Amino acid sequence: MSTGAATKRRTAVDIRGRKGGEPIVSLTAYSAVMARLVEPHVDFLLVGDSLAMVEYGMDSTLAATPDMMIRHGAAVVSATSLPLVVIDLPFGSYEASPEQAFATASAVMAGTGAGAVKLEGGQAMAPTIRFLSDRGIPVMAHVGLTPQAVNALGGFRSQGHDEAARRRILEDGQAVAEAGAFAVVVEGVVEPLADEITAQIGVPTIGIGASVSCDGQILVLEDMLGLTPRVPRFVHTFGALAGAVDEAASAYASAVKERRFPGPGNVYKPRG
Ligand SMILES: Nc1nc(=O)c2c([nH]1)NC[C@@H]1CN(c3ccc(C(=O)N[C@@H](CCC(=O)O)C(=O)O)cc3)CN21
Ligand SMILES: CC(C)C(=O)C(=O)O
Ligand SMILES: [Mg+2]
Repeated sequence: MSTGAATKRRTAVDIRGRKGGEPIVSLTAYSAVMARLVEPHVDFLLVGDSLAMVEYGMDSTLAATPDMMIRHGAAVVSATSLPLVVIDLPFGSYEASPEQAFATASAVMAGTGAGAVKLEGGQAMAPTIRFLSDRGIPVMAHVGLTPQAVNALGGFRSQGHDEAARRRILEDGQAVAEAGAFAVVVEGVVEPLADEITAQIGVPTIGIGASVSCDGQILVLEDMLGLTPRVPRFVHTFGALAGAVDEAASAYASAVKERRFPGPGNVYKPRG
């Protein structure tokens, strides 16, 4: 146990306490190298199942597995000391029953050292959120555009365009908050609906393609850095790293071809 450290890692309880306060800052992270770079700037890091798309090149999140989440989650936890780390429960690993969810979530928590899990779904997942919360597992919920339901939603489409959908998604937010979720990701919904959920529930909302009134915001790190080739309209790119990577790779290729690399300082001379 650390003593006398100036800071300690944020917890789900800290995030829960930020309702209505200074906006909560969060990003995704899947690797040690990236998590280390961004940790000074965020309250929590999400090891998202979006890694299936961003890191594994798949066209949806559906093929992410608990083993993938545990390996990437352990890397992010070991590389960081400040933010809460939240791990997505992947498609098919929790929906069947509260007991299935507990088995997966407990394996993810034990295998990574993370402080919370996230799962997708509203009213249907409320009993599961209650079951995990009552057994010591902090749960972040995720409503609105839930990517694991891409086939049921007919694509990655913004949600809440008619009154019935707006009412259902508001009830989803209320149900997961009442079931004990410590925060709720609100993704890809019309702005007034995100405003209303934020006003109506007692735990922080974390927006992505939602509203500036949410209690916090999250983006996929590689999208925000300008590394991903195509990004949803709700993304703002705060960096242009794809160009920087291209320039560095091009400079390296030229140096190799022209035998300027390795230089005198990059080779080992015999000592004797
Ligand atoms: N790199 C990445 N960024 C994300 O934000 C993200 C993922 N991957 N994977 C998991 C989900 C999928 N998400 C997505 C993916 C695509 C759109 C998209 O293309 N939306 C269109 C149409 C919106 C509409 O018709 O309502 C857009 O133009 O924004 C949105 C969300 C958000 N999540
Ligand atoms: C976009 C965020 C909220 C997510 O669930 C993910 O990255 O998987
Ligand atoms: Mg996800």
